[in-house]
Amino acid sequence: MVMSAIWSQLGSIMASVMFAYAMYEQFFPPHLRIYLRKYTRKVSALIYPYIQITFLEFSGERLKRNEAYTAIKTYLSATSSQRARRLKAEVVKDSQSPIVLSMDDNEEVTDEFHGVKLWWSASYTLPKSQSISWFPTSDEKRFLTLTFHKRHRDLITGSYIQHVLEQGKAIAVQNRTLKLYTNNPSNDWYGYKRTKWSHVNFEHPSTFGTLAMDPKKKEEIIEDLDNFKNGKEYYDKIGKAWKRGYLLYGPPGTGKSSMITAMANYMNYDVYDLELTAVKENTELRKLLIETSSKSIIVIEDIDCSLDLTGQRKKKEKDKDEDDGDGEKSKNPIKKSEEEEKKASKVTLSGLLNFIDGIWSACGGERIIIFTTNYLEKLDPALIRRGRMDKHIEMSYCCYEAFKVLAKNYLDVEYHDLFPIIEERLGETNMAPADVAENLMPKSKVKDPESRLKSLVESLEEAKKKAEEEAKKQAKESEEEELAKDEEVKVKANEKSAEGVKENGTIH
Ligand SMILES: Nc1ncnc2c1ncn2[C@@H]1O[C@H](COP(=O)(O)OP(=O)(O)OP(=O)(O)O)[C@@H](O)[C@H]1O
Ligand SMILES: [Mg+2]
Repeated sequence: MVMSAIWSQLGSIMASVMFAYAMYEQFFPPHLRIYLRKYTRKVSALIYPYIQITFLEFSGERLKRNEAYTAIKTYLSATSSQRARRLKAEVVKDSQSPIVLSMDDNEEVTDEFHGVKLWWSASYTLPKSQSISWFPTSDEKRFLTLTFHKRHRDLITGSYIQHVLEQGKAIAVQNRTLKLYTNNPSNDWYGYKRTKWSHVNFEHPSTFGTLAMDPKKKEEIIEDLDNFKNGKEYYDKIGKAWKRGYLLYGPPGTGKSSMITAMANYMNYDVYDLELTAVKENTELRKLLIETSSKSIIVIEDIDCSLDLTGQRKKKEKDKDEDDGDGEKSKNPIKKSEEEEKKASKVTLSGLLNFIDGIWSACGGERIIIFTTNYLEKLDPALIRRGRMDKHIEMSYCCYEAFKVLAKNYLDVEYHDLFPIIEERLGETNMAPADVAENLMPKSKVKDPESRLKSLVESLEEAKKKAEEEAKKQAKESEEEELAKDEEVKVKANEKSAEGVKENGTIH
């Protein structure tokens, strides 16, 4: 009886409230509403001790996505959102996981910071009037609201928000997929769809774990990378731009490109594969550099083939010689091969040096520059001096330690009776890890590990035989050359003595 009376009373109260609200919405003058709202807020602030901060999804004039909103959302997705009852699943571009879960609209989660409890909620508002816009936008205005007690104001506005933003950005970096960029020819830089770099997702499985090389050397490289990653303060202290250059050199198939991908995966950096031959001038090189992001690896593969950098120096010397010989030429700077030069890339050694450690290279920071080459001796010393290419890494032929890594990766074998023979053979001949790996790959006929190891031993023996034959051939050739030279000397000596006899004869 009592219960039904309460319900009926509650019902009539609700009806009156709704009636009052409807009256207010319909008849209360809008300009007075502002005042009413202002005063109700003031009154409620006296009894309601909580502060709210709102983070809008879009801010600014051009509907730019608010970075803080994105960072907070990422932070909440990774931390407290999982505790929400209603979650929203989204496919986020450039993220590693197929879907990202975040809290649904009108849902609230709690977070704690230094023992202080706070609340995050996600909501949206719909605009009352529709407007026509050139920019197609979603009508909903989403925002996140942070609520906390007013006595923690300094802590929250000071350090908590900073903490959330930093964490959110760090998590986003962790979760993103890496990208592999390549430079477009400068003709594509302007007009519709202009871009200097094109990219694809970088999904290469090579890591330091799969890289076959001397473990000590590998450890040293990893340590060097770690020091670089955590070295911002150190670089600031010594007044050096936060970048590091690596020169990878060694014969073909020794893992230089694999090392680059391992580094990118380890550091979680994007890769910019710079094709120097598509760059026409030094200024273009600079523009490309400015457009690279931080936390990236800029790679120039086969630097000795990319440009005739050493040649340009030689050519200059040649020009100088010509100038010395012919005074008129020095007055006339127009050279015969001007047409040819126009077509070719005009990137010079000094342009490249500037690219690596000029003033522009400092902008952005946290960059690694890698050059690879098969022929170290072909490069200009200025290009590879320490400070530009800080660390020179030699990728050499397959040693026993490197073979063990390959055997583990390719065959899942830690030890086999054939290992000592392979160790011996590897010591006797030079075989690139790429060739060793090829022998360990499963083939249609040879499937079990033992046969694959046997095929490797055979290949090693064959390579040894070939090398020996080659050495013999070369020795024979050089012997013949020596003999030919001796013969020439003898003939000349005979000719001279014959001439001497003739001269003596005429005097007599
Ligand atoms: N050290 C290594 N560890 C693991 N795999 C390797 C190694 N070296 C080569 N390989 C294998 O051989 C293939 C070719 O190697 P990679 O392209 O890295 O050689 P490279 O030194 O860059 O050769 P190049 O000088 O011709 O560019 C790789 O795909 C990889 O499978
Ligand atoms: Mg390579």
